[in-house]
Amino acid sequence: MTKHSTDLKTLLRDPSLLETRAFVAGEWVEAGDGATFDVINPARGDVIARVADLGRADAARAIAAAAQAMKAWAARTAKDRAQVMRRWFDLMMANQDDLARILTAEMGKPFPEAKGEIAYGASFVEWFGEEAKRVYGETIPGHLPDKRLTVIRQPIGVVGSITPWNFPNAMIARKAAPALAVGCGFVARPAAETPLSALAMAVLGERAGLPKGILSVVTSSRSSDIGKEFCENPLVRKLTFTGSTEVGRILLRQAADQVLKCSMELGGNAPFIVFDDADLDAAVEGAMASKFRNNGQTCVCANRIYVQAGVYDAFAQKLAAAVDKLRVGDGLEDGVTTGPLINEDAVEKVEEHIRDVLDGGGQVVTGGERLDGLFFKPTVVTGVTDRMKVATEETFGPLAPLFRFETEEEVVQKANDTIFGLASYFYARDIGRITRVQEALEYGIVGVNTGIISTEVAPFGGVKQSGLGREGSRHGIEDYLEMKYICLSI
Ligand SMILES: NC(=O)C1=CN([C@@H]2O[C@H](COP(=O)(O)OP(=O)(O)OC[C@H]3O[C@@H](n4cnc5c(N)ncnc54)[C@H](OP(=O)(O)O)[C@@H]3O)[C@@H](O)[C@H]2O)C=CC1
Ligand SMILES: O=C(O)[C@H](O)CS(=O)(=O)O
Repeated sequence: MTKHSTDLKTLLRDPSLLETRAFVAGEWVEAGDGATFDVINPARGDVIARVADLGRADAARAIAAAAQAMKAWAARTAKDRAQVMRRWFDLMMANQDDLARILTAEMGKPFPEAKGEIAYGASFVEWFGEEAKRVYGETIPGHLPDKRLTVIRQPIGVVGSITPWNFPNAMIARKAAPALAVGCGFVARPAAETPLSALAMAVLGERAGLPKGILSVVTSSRSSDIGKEFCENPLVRKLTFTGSTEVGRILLRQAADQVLKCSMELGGNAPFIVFDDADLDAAVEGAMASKFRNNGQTCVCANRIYVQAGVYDAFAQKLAAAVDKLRVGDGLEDGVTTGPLINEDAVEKVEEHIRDVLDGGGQVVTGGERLDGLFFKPTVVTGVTDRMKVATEETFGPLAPLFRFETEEEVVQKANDTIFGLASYFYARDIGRITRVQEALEYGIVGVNTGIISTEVAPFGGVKQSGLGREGSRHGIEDYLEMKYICLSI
């Protein structure tokens, strides 16, 4: 891997998008004590920016400003807000390359994949700008002659948002877009690993005409402090989080004291099932897309690959051949398909899962070793059993573990035997089997003969301990609205 420092500003057409100050109450600010934290390029290990390191008082100021700004913003028509959202979408797409370079530099995913994320994030801004114009109410036939009943829906209030490093643009856009479109104030706290994408989004949001104070980006290395402010500040009416189930539990416990409404997009442990009547080449393509997208660092990545006995060896061979074509490297370089992992812990988790498979009698078919820095060779292992860690833990890395199974009943039981329930996938061609399995899988999302399910038009979310609520689609706007029943006596 070429090791040289990342002079990010020289890579940007518009260097003003590389903002390192926080965006609080409509102002670009440093931390009061001048504190900053480093943003590291995981591909090169160099510091690409030093970003303002804010605390709870700054978050409180952002929340107060959002509550104040909401009064006028919510009073504007949905059509008017939609025009601002449309300008924001247009600016994100016009600056797609720069936003993608910033994203690749701070998170590591290859530039083409980062461009895809920018378009994915922007699609939520476009979608919810339009959806806000369709937030309809109801009239209900009165229960008494002198009663006229109506139901209206209003913005829930100030939203606190905590998002992870793996989709530094799209995870914020998927929350900010519905919230802002319906008239809410929004305070974002991005992961400390990847704050630059959020700040660049705020630069463009300001240019698009988002009113002063309605959107803040509170950059901080002290995630738990900001989370506590979101959970304890009475001006916050909604907490939205994407990240691990472990942190989701912490936030839900904290939110309970105020009975704070929460949306939770949490961890997964996606089964990917290949039946013996599957189109094997299509199944390999789907497994590559689902497993190795974002270097395996998504909550919907295939985490357990179950292959029916009759096609197990053929599938393993085809998958290994496809994996060997992946090119690991610096995401800012052309032709790279697979970037670094986000940090040392992530690399050690992949190594731990591989070691555990080998200790249990499994075999490495390809890969299996760490490369330099945070790079890891994409890996396929066989002989994997339910007793191994990878059966119950989210690897969040480029490891494809192949489990062998005999019958449909067996694999559905194994696929559902987890506390998670976010995404699942299977490949088959028999329509009876497809109907039975898609209905039997206990997941919020089922991909049938496809490994990629993510789109702004469909409801994204999990059951069991993978989360609460849905993001995207016409359903995704509901979490940012409150329903009011009006009983008029005439
Ligand atoms: N469902 C999903 O989409 C995702 C799932 N994951 C899962 O989580 C695992 C760990 O990844 P990681 O990024 O560390 O995910 P975390 O859940 O640890 O972090 C997600 C976000 O929450 C913040 N955070 C962490 N602890 C607290 C807290 N006590 N109060 C408030 N905010 C907090 C983090 O900030 P900071 O990083 O600055 O501490 C980050 O912004 C992954 O291996 C994967 O299994 C991770 C990302 C996305
Ligand atoms: O958090 C994630 O991993 C994302 O939600 C996955 S997706 O929406 O980009 O598929």
